Amino acid sequence: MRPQTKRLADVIPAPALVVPEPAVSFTVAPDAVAALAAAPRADGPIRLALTDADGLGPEGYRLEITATGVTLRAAAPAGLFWGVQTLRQLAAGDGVLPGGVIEDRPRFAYRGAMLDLARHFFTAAEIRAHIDLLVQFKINHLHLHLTDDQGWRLEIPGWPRLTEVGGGPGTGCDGAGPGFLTLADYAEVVAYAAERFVTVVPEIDMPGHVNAALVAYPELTADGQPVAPRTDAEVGYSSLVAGKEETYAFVETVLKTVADATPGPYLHIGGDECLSTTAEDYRAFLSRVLPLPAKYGKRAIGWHEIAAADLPEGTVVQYWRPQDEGTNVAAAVAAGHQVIMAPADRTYLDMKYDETTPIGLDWAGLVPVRRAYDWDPADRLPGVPETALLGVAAPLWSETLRSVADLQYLTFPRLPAVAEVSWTPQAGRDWDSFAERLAAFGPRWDAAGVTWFRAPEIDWP
Ligand SMILES: CC1=[NH+][C@H]2[C@@H](O1)O[C@H](CO)[C@@H](O)[C@@H]2O
Repeated sequence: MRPQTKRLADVIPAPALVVPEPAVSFTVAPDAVAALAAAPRADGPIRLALTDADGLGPEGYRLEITATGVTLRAAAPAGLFWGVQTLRQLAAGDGVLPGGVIEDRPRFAYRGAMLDLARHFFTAAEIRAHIDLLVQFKINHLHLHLTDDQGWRLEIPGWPRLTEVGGGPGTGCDGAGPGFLTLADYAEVVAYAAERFVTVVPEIDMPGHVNAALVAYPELTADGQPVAPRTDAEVGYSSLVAGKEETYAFVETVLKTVADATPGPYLHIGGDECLSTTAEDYRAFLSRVLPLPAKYGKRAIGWHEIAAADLPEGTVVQYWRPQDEGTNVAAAVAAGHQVIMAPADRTYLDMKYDETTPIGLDWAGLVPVRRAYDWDPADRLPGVPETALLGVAAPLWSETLRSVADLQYLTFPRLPAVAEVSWTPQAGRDWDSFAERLAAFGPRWDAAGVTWFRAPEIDWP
């Protein structure tokens, strides 16, 4: 049964503390809240103010709505921005803001969405539009999977043939444009994200998932012979050569280029599914490469297989594969490393919703909205408690995507579920409440022209 009147608690992700005022509300002009994002004000009916942190932390905020106006306070601009996202949701439709106080702050610092640009390329404009949708749910990291077997999607000066690979009828890019991000495009995306308090996390996947680089530069292969381009969805057949010095000259140039173009603190070096790399070569490669992000001022992130190697201080391990109980991950935690939780059977947005989903994969099982919601990241892996978690991420791999509509269809309404897992304290989470609040977003996505899946477990208007 959907609520008949708008409630202060009708927000996703659910705020940490909500104190409603009975029968008090304040109505704003339809565009008043959206205008705030462009021009925060310290006066007028909706007042934004930076104040000394009173326990809200770097992203928290205090929102007070009375019959005469709105006051939004935060210790930092990011908190004001997240508070404005809450206001936007509360004002949706009729502009009526239910009276009361919200005090809110995130459970985890890293609330991520990943977009695979390698299997299907999305342009800078399409990425920017996606960021606009992600921030409404307080997602603050966008992980861009820039390279893989099928294509290399970021310009690297001095290595021009990298971005000539990919495309074709399979899982390559089939859109207009060059099919990769120039460094100018990348800078534009990074700047747009930063203005919205989103940190871009670039990934150069190595030593596996590198067929596109080997096609472009045969000198990187073991025998120096060319390899054939691949646009199928197989994994695990390619590898950089740990014993060749050309490998490390290439890798360092790439990582320096990406680090210099990235204001955020992270550089993701992949490390997943290196089925064609011996365990010895894998560790030897990582021992040379994992220190490079720090050399260029960044923290390394890698998929959780990297925990088999010696990890430099500050390296973050991203857990993804449900079949691995993550033994090495617990050891990495014991050695002081942090973890990003992205278990495919909960957070992979490329998993089908159900048997009828026309796109997506199902190797980690079907992931309906409730399965993306009903889990606790701190209770997923033995030896990986809350204190070890940097946060949560929702990867979207694009083997089966052909358009922005496909991207949005798999993202909404599951991303809001992962966003609430990332933001809201476990004690404040409840499926029935989430399902009821989520229903209000169907008409909003329709009005915004967003393609979304009408998940049957939600009582949509
Ligand atoms: C970290 C990781 N590596 C694999 C795995 O996730 O599954 C994805 C599809 O779900 C696939 O695209 C990716 O290459």
